[in-house]
Amino acid sequence: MKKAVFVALDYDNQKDVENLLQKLGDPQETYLKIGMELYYHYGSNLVKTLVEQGYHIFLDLKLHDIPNTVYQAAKQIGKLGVFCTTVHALGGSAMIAAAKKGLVDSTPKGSEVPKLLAVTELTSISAATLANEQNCSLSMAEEVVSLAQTAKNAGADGVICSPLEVQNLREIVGQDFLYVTPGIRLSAKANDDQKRTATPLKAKEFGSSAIVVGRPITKAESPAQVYQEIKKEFE
Ligand SMILES: O=C(O)c1cc(=O)[nH]c(=O)n1[C@@H]1O[C@H](COP(=O)(O)O)[C@@H](O)[C@H]1O
Repeated sequence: MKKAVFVALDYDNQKDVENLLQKLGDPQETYLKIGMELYYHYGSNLVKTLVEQGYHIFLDLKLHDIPNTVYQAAKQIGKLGVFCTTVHALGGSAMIAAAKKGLVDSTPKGSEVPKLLAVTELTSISAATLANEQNCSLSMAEEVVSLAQTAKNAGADGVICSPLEVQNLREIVGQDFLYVTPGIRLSAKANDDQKRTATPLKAKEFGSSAIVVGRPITKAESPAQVYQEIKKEFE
């Protein structure tokens, strides 16, 4: 997988999406993430439109349900031509395997099966929240490794984690797995709701396979300029 910068299109309307895309350049070279906000409004039509325009689409719906429900949902996603999609690793190995099977079963012959990424611990979760609210006795690093191992054994192609965990994951879970990292911030002053963050350069040094960037680009005064700077720093 190319060391891509996925722009998280966390907008509530298509006009804002179109305005941004006009500034980002060649669709074939552009990686976009569509999450719940846009998907719940525009559904799969917007996904299909952007795929047809040549964009690489990361459809982030974070499936988390019983295996049969996730299998059926993944079968719908497999038809869309997206580049990758997500489930929550906490759903367990049977659910992750069901998602993978759904994607494989529904992807048209000759097309590439979307990569399945399992979300480990959200980058908005701190070590204190992991301990106090999830009552997890493992450290953040150990918990993320454990979820990543489950995901890999169940057939996922990679995980979503914070850049801070990637070095350790590469050593323990392996190099032959994708480590896609949100929680990217250009300065520690603007963390918003993110708790485990790093700059694009640090993410690159830690070994992230790809990064996901939303507000640092979408809320910038010159989104296209910030996007190009992040790309240069990471790729
Ligand atoms: O699955 C994700 O993409 C995701 C997982 C995670 O642990 N943390 C996380 O921030 N994300 C997504 O990555 C994007 C980050 O957005 P910003 O914080 O605005 O850069 C959002 O669309 C989140 O939904």
